Amino acid sequence: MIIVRTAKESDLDGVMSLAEQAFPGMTTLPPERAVLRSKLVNSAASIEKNITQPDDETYFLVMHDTEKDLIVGTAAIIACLGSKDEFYSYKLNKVTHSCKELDKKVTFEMLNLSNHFEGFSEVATLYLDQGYRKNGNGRLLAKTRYLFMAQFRDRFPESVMADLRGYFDEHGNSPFWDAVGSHFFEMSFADADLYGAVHGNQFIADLMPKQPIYVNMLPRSAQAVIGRPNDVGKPAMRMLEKEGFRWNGHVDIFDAAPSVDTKIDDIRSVRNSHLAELIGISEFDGDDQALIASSDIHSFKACATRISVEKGGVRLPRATIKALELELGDSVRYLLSNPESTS
Ligand SMILES: CC(C)(COP(=O)(O)OP(=O)(O)OC[C@H]1O[C@@H](n2cnc3c(N)ncnc32)[C@H](O)[C@@H]1OP(=O)(O)O)[C@@H](O)C(=O)NCCC(=O)NCCSC(=O)CCC(=O)O
Repeated sequence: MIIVRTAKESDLDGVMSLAEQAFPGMTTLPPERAVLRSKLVNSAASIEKNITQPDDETYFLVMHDTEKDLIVGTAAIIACLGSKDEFYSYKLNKVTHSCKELDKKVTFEMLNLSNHFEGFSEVATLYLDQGYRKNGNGRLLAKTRYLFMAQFRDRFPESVMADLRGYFDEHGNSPFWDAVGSHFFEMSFADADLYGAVHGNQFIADLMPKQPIYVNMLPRSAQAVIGRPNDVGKPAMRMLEKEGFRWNGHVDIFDAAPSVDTKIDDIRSVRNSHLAELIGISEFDGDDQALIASSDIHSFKACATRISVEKGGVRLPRATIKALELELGDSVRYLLSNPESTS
């Protein structure tokens, strides 16, 4: 069975081999054991924390093939950006200059360094083993985070963002990095990305130019990738858009990838998910399809399942109940694959 659950420190080997497969370009999943271990430890500690207001918590989820006992995917939620260190983006703005004497008006674009996303949650680290990119696993992995946010709503602020992977060419070069960041950091794109993932982002604050950048002064190859996701990031972008995330002109300062955002309560899977009591076992094949998650943060697990939604609660197949370690009377959060089918 394929389940998604909160990660444990003992998942480190599995997460490390996924990070090695994903490198480069997944900033929040660097192939560095110490960094990954601290992510897993922080996640477990975040779950134990009594939260009055979202702070520097992170929640790290893994996809587990329970039959093969393999970790095959990762996904994370950072509760509140900027609570530990600064979070930088560029905001693409339009500026108009006009000259009466020449009767000329020019409109051009500028990139302004911004801390706009501080105080937002971030969904990140979405990575699925190549061999498991099928059967809706990617959807389960991504959406489990929204079920988690809906279930533990007080742990998150009003808004959420996501950074896509930016464009780089077949040699791993980012035209935006080459035109902008490389002049200030004297590192390759991959090295700077890894350095940030390991040491945090203070070096960006220290070294990045503080003045706005005129887009039309950049080489055309760099202009062309502002707000352009990498081809391998298109499925992730598509899933975010379907949830209601939109691009509002913010881009990643390294590779100019689009940063998209929305309000947590407006996320489609948050809005359409329901809490219900598990009232019994369902034996029928004609039920609806759904994603289902347990409601206790200490044993949080989710999977795809058949479900029978009734007035007093829901019925689930035995295998689902076993996989999520549920008992009759437990609360579960479900998201129907076709919400129109709810009565
Ligand atoms: C992102 C995932 C996990 C998605 O898994 P799958 O590839 O199996 O997903 P999928 O079901 O095949 O596709 C998801 C949706 O994208 C559509 N889709 C697929 N390929 C597409 C393409 N080339 N262009 C446009 N849309 C495309 C599918 O039709 C489907 O939409 P329909 O449902 O409409 O049919 C995987 O691709 C992956 O691990 N990619 C490499 C790592 C990566 O780029 N991760 C994102 C980093 S950015 C990040 O982590 C922040 C974002 C985030 O956390 O959410």
